[in-house]
Amino acid sequence: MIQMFHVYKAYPGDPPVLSDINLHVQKGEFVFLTGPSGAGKTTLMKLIFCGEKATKGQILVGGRNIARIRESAIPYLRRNIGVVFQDFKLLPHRTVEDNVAFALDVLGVPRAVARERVQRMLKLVGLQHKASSMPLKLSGGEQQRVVIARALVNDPTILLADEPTGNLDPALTLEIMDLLMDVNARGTTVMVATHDHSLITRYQKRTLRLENGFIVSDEDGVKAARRMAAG
Ligand SMILES: Nc1ncnc2c1ncn2[C@@H]1O[C@H](COP(=O)(O)OP(=O)(O)OP(=O)(O)O)[C@@H](O)[C@H]1O
Repeated sequence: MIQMFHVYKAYPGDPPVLSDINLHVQKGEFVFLTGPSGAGKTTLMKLIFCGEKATKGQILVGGRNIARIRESAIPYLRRNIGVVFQDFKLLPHRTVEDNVAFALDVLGVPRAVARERVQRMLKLVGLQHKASSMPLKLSGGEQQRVVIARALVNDPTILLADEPTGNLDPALTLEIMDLLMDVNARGTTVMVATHDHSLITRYQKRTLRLENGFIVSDEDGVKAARRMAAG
């Protein structure tokens, strides 16, 4: 589903923030991406949805080589990728329903079809009763569930989530993580960047660790959880 071959990324004028990244994520996998602040986690995920362009190397997403993708083809790639990033905030003056429907409006999906899909997504995240609410009237966990519903409304094959539980208390963190596990169980490939070692210990999923732009370990869930538990 996602393959990287000898990928490098340098922002203009700086040394590489990602170096010789080789990675293969299978369809339907759940992968944690961890590592210290500044290690390159966000950058790696941005490469997957063409939010940034690799400086060198090949990236295949769903079999398609995105290193050479035309600018005009990027929106088509993004239809298959749901994104939960801090940069993509909810629109504060639109209802929950409108926020989730926004991506479908942009694609010109007929209103009745869009309405049905939005309802299905809000039900999936347990917020159908909040459809008419304004985002700022919701709790942090509810807002994050709206963001996830919005990311999933196109039925993407891949979901990328950058610190999706970053600002949440422990109970809401588990609520959001359980939701992401559900999404993965329904067949979506999920990648989650996190600093939170307790999540890796608890959920026991494949874990990639980045340090200074290099993948320094790639472990299955059991091994990764043992390493984290050992500190
Ligand atoms: N748009 C940009 N222009 C220049 N440098 C950038 C840009 N975005 C990120 N960087 C730099 O790239 C490095 C990796 O950043 P990135 O955000 O990918 O790391 P991260 O592992 O996600 O960090 P955090 O856990 O703090 O979010 C950092 O040194 C950062 O300053």
